[in-house]
Amino acid sequence: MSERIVVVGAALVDDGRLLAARRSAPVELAGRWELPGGKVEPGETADTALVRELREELGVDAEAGGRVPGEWPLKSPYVLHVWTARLRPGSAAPKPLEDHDELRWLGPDEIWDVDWLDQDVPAVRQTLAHLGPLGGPRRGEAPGA
Ligand SMILES: Nc1nc2c([nH]c(=O)n2[C@H]2C[C@H](O)[C@@H](COP(=O)(O)OP(=O)(O)OP(=O)(O)O)O2)c(=O)[nH]1
Repeated sequence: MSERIVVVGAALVDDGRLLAARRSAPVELAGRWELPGGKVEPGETADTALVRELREELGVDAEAGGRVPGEWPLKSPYVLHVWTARLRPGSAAPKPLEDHDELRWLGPDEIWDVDWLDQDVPAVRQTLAHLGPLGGPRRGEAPGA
């Protein structure tokens, strides 16, 4: 049976907006948008991998929240898992340091304005369903209500 390797993608939410990152490589993925993240290394937990990848790729100090239920197949042997994440207080703003050439914070009405990788579309859809209105309480609804 072939081994599968988990790629963790971050649903990094700040101020009610979701961060999308445009890949600069490899050529077959360049120009398409994804959730920043990367491969979980052997012996590493998914949340540790996520924090490491966000530091390397974006230069931010982030913390993982919880996993979005689901798993999406990528090019074999990779599968995509998504975790919610947020910036820790005092974190730098994200910059496209590695693997990406542009970043966008997408508000609720802008989520589908970018050309997500095909395989990310169901993952982003599920992430939005999981988060509700981008991580915050519904308008007019008390937190925790
Ligand atoms: N990070 C990330 N990778 C994705 C997504 N969707 C998708 O197909 N991929 C693919 C692109 C890559 O083939 C693979 C993850 O590669 P990566 O380049 O982000 O991971 P990495 O930083 O650990 O890679 P490496 O350069 O160290 O080998 O998964 C996504 O939403 N986020």
